[in-house]
Amino acid sequence: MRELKEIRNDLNQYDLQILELLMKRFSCIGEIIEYKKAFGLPILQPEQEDAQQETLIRAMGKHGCKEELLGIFRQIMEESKRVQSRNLFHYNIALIGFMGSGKSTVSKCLKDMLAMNEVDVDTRIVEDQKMPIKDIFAEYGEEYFRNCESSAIISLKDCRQTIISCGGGAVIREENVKNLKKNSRIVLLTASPETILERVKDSDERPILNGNMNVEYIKGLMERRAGLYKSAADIIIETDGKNIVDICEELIQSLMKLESAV
Ligand SMILES: Nc1ncnc2c1ncn2[C@@H]1O[C@H](COP(=O)(O)OP(=O)(O)OP(=O)(O)O)[C@@H](O)[C@H]1O
Ligand SMILES: O=C(O)C1=C[C@@H](O)[C@@H](O)[C@H](O)C1
Ligand SMILES: [Mg+2]
Repeated sequence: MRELKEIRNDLNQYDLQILELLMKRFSCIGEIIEYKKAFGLPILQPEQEDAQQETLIRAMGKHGCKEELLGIFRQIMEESKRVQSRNLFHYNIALIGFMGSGKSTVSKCLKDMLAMNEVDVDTRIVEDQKMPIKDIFAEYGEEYFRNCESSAIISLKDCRQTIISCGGGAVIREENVKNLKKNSRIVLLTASPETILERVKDSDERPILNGNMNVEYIKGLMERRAGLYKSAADIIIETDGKNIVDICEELIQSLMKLESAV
């Protein structure tokens, strides 16, 4: 039997080799981003991830620690995505837009695709106040809710690498937009009043729409807010008839174009 010291020495050597390879792997990520940018290829290629995983599973054969090894590689992929996102975006991505434009849904998808952090401002308010938004409106009124919203946005000032999903009315107060702009690019999601109605009609969680669940009201409020949304936005993504993954990819491409134009 080998001496413990000798075996531990081997382990240390293997760790150093793994570290060296991981550092090489991370530097490939930078090269891949440059290549994708140069040839206008999509940044997110889930099919590529699946193919990589298949190759690894085949190479593992019948190894006794297959699950654990796969877990390590999943983590490597996740961290690689984080490196890629840091490379691409040195700011937060704040999503604004009318109720039902898809901010919360797109934000969660972006978080997974880019391995970034995520904060949903409405959810943060609900957690802080320990009651649903419609109860906050009913008990304390809209002004109180807007104060909670402004405080929640201020509390994000030290967030980095974060997708921020705002409430639909965040742009009403100029100070909110100013605070978001300090460390975020602002992305406006849009959809037609008909699409919005279709998406939100079965929910009673949006007090502004309760009792006003019709195209005319949505269209009117959308028009009254349109100037605020547009003037706050760095980029605009139309979402009608598009699926969430396509919206996320379009959003990433538009942000990259914006960066290369600055
Ligand atoms: N592109 C889309 N295609 C189909 N359904 C969508 C799309 N985007 C969002 N939805 C659906 O619309 C509903 C509202 O979406 P979501 O909650 O993300 O909107 P929101 O912009 O966050 O609204 P709010 O301002 O009220 O927070 C959800 O049921 C969601 O699944
Ligand atoms: O557009 C709005 O005014 C609102 C949108 C939701 O996200 C919530 O923030 C709340 O229901 C108010
Ligand atoms: Mg939302």
